[in-house]
Amino acid sequence: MHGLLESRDYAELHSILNYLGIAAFVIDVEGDDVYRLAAINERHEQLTGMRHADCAGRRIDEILSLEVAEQVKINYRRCVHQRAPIDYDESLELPNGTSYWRTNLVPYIDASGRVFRLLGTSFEISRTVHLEQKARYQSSLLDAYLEESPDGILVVDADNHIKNWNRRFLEIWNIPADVMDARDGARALEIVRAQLRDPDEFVDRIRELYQRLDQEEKEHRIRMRDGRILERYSRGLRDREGTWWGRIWFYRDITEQERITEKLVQLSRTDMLTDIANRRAFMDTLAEEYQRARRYGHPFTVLMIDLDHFKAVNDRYGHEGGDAALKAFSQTIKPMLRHTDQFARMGGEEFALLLPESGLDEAMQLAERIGQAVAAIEVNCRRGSFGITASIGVSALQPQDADPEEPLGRADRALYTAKEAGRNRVACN
Ligand SMILES: Nc1nc2c(ncn2[C@@H]2O[C@H](COP(=O)(O)OP(=O)(O)OP(=O)(O)O)[C@@H](O)[C@H]2O)c(=O)[nH]1
Repeated sequence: MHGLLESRDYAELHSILNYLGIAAFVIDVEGDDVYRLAAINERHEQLTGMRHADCAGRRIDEILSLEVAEQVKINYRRCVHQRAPIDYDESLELPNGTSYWRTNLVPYIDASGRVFRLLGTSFEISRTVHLEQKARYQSSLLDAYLEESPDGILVVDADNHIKNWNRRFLEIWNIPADVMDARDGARALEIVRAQLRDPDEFVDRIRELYQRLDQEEKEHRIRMRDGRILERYSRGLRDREGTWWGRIWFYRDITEQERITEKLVQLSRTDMLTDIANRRAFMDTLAEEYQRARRYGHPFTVLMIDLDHFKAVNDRYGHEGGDAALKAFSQTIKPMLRHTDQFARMGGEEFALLLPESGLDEAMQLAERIGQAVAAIEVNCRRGSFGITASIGVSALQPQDADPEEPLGRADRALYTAKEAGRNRVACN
């Protein structure tokens, strides 16, 4: 059998090439611009859809589109001029998408030194190219996410070395960019520690998470010395094959959100007119105090206070006069109380007072003083000035009480008794 170099028989070349496991083709060089396809093997036929029988002996320009022919001829010419093997990547538009190839061209040189033939072998690199494209896409996605994220983001590798971070991370933690550029984790942690209310807790927690990449963290609160509150989310980075690559940390400044939430909670528990607690806040505190009193065997008392003849006040001085009376009443009582007492407007002209750690005697004394203080109030409004009085019912927690409603109910009944007895007085039950 002739060697590949010598054979001029396209059929023979075809059968020799078929022994090769990869796509192969032979080009006869007839001039700087004239390249004739001598043979392609079966693998090449399968991959390109071209057929040796149709193409063998024909010029490249006749087989390929003008554009593709010019493209391949650039590489052929390069190989001929260099008189040495060359590699190049090319893409092919096939019915099921673009495929990518790495081709190796080997020149065959005759005795006079002229390149008369090229042997090309190609293997597909579509998978590699697609992976590269995917990696580029994912990296651009990550860059965009890092840059635009409202969260401060830090990524560390499995050895806890700094890998990525974003601008927001530097802003939140006041870390100079050069510290991160130098990947100086120790210095960065020092800067972070100095800003924390509880640096030891912070460091213990991140050490624990560094050791346990499988642990996730959600909504972990971090309090800063300057009053800011951060929320941290963190999780290990694991690929689909199960390899752990490190950990990603998200830091979110929730100071403003917390402030608004706190304000809303406070509003939902405050009576707008008198600016004292409302029924909901009172009932919550009463339930808490009931549990505490039960656990530690401590006493508490409840007072129900109702302004007398309030309908008459409204009728005579209008709603504005009534409101002024409610405000004056609240303002008068508030300074008479301890910090731990809960004073609330239960609705209308009805108020409640919870006195933790107080027995009945103490509560009765306070109730009497409240009654006197109310009777001394002079309410001023546009329609004139007037005085008010209040009736008060008092009750202490009893050992047999099964829930916090019981002393409250008794205080309410005592209030009814005080009203029945002529108002402007205190009764207990
Ligand atoms: N101005 C004003 N009046 C209110 C408010 N809430 C309830 N009231 C009025 O308070 C009055 C309560 O009247 P009643 O429950 O009949 O009791 P009272 O007139 O105080 O009589 P006694 O409690 O029996 O002494 C009603 O006229 C209500 O309209 C409020 O927020 N502002």
